[in-house]
Amino acid sequence: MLQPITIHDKQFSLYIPERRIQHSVEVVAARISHDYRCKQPLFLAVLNGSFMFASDLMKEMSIPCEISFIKLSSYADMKSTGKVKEIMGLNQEIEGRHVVIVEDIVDTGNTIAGLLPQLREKGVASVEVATMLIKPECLEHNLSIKYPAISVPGEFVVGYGLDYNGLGRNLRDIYKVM
Ligand SMILES: O=P(O)(O)OC[C@H]1O[C@H](OP(=O)(O)OP(=O)(O)O)[C@H](O)[C@@H]1O
Ligand SMILES: Nc1nc2[nH]cnc2c(=O)[nH]1
Repeated sequence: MLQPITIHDKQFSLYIPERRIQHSVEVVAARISHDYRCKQPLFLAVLNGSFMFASDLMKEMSIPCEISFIKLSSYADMKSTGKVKEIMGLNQEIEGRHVVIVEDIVDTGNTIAGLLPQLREKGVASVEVATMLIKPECLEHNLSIKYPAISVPGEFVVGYGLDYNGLGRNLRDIYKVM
């Protein structure tokens, strides 16, 4: 077995290797490229965690598309505070646009459940969600996540943009807590 890695006070084992991540990104990008072929989608990537997925997803898109980055934060340490935050940094006109929210992970769904009504209020033509990871057993909202790349169980994960108290975002693979 591969050696675990240590981040702060916790050990993590390899969970999803880079090549599986890249393959899943290609599959999601192909689906979105097909579904939005006449729509010039606007990706709204939720910082910080989505930066790596957003970058790889954009590189695999085969149709004209735009991207903008927004900031929200609801997590401290390893537990959800459950609070919904307002959108910061949205300097793009989104009325009438076909928006695809880009996330690194949908866990409880609090972030997406808080974001969707705010975007609809701004008059988007449509809004869907693309996420690298989804934890179906942790979802606390009735959400339809159209473009999930990989489903994972409830354990805490790091890597590929996801952090544990600031560290681990640079890892090319995804690791789970031991
Ligand atoms: O479905 P939920 O339970 O709402 O969890 C998902 C959210 O948690 C993480 O963000 P976080 O607030 O940790 O900020 P970060 O992206 O800057 O790490 C992740 O990037 C999602 O936005
Ligand atoms: N790093 C990290 N952030 C999260 N945000 C919501 N769930 C998770 C998780 O499993 N890992």
